[in-house]
Amino acid sequence: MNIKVRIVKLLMEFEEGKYSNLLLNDYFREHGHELTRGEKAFITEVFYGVIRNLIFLDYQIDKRSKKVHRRWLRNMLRLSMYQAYFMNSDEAGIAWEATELTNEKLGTYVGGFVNGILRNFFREMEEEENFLRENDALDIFYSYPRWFYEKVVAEYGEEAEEVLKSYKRIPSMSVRVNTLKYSEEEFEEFLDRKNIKIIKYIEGGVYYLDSGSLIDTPEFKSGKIVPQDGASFLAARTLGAKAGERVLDTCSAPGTKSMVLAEDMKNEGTITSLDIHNHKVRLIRRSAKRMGVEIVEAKKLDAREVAELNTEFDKILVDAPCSGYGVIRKKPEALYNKDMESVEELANLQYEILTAASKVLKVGGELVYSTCTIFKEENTDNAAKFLAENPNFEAVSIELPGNIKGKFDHLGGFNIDYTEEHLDGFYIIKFKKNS
Ligand SMILES: C[S@@+](CC[C@H](N)C(=O)[O-])C[C@H]1O[C@@H](n2cnc3c(N)ncnc32)[C@H](O)[C@@H]1O
Repeated sequence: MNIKVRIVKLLMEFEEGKYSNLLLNDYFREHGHELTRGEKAFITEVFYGVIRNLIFLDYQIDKRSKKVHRRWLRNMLRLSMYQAYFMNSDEAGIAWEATELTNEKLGTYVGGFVNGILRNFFREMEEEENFLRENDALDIFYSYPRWFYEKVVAEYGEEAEEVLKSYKRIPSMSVRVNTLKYSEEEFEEFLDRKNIKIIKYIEGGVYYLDSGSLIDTPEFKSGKIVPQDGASFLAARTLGAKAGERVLDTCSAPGTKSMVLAEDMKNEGTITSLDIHNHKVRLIRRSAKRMGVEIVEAKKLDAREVAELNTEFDKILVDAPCSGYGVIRKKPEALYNKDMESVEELANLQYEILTAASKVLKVGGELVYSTCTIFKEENTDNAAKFLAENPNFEAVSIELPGNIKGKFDHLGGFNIDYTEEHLDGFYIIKFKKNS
């Protein structure tokens, strides 16, 4: 099947509500053997590129015709425009192929229409950036919902455009070495053999690589490595879990951070890993099995009801459900399906989970609160409110490797922010219970 027709089909399935990352993983699992490495990379770039720049591309289509209602047609136009504008591919070739494919699918009349729209866009596209800038439409230029754009401008002022640009970057792939089964030396030898280069290394075993996904490799299948962002790794590592401790991970599916805790604990002690969804609890168990982790007890429970466990914990990780704006490089759809109201609802839920968790922490114990988002409501504001309402807690200083960019807030919480090129946007703060 033609590669662009494959991408159109994927985009249509995405529009039906499937998560972009799951969709692509499933697709490569089923059809990977029909594709070369280069074709997989092309599908990945164009599929994500279109989703990332959806608002800009749809604006360009609608500006030139109000008649594009068929989803196949719209997606063919979106990906053709994406290739020309963002990948600088040969315009004549793009128009020719899109026209031929449309002729075949929808007849020559529609094929001619596609040719006309694309040629019109190619002629005018150099002017688009200036036009949108002059018309106060940077939200369209960078493909952000208007409310989000205005909030970034209000919160970041002069830095706003850098923030908008940063989260539209193509993400780098990262994996963590599971030291329960493998070593960094062995992994680096594996990378050498495969001719894969390291772009960035995070102390503790996270590698950013210049390659596509490694989930097809025996190293992944046998649990020696796991796809994980450095920010997610650092949130778990900051808890400083030790062998023999009793640890709670309140919102843990699919279990990526629980597995880091288990390694820090050398597979000794207990980790109670909760999630509100049954099907997600199964993912935690599956991941623990693959990675040789024996101390995780995965349970379905609403973390706000954690008192039901009748247990006190030495350490607690509250990696709260959040709006996910720090990870939109990898999950670009998170941007389009939420609004300010959802941010406020999530902030309330996070606060309730944090408060419930704090009550089952031992005196002298430590708790890390983290989110993968960038707005203060879910981060500093929640932490400040928690400290104000719980004077028996204090924020304690956290140490992160020197090659991580970001800023501490006035409480001592760390924002891995837009200045960090590779790691996801994250907020991490650590509290200690004094009485
Ligand atoms: C940010 S994700 C957790 C990622 C996980 N810590 C990891 O590293 O793999 C948040 C999780 O919280 C779960 N969740 C949402 N509301 C919850 C609640 N009230 N209690 C427990 N878990 C909840 C979601 O199902 C989701 O899996």
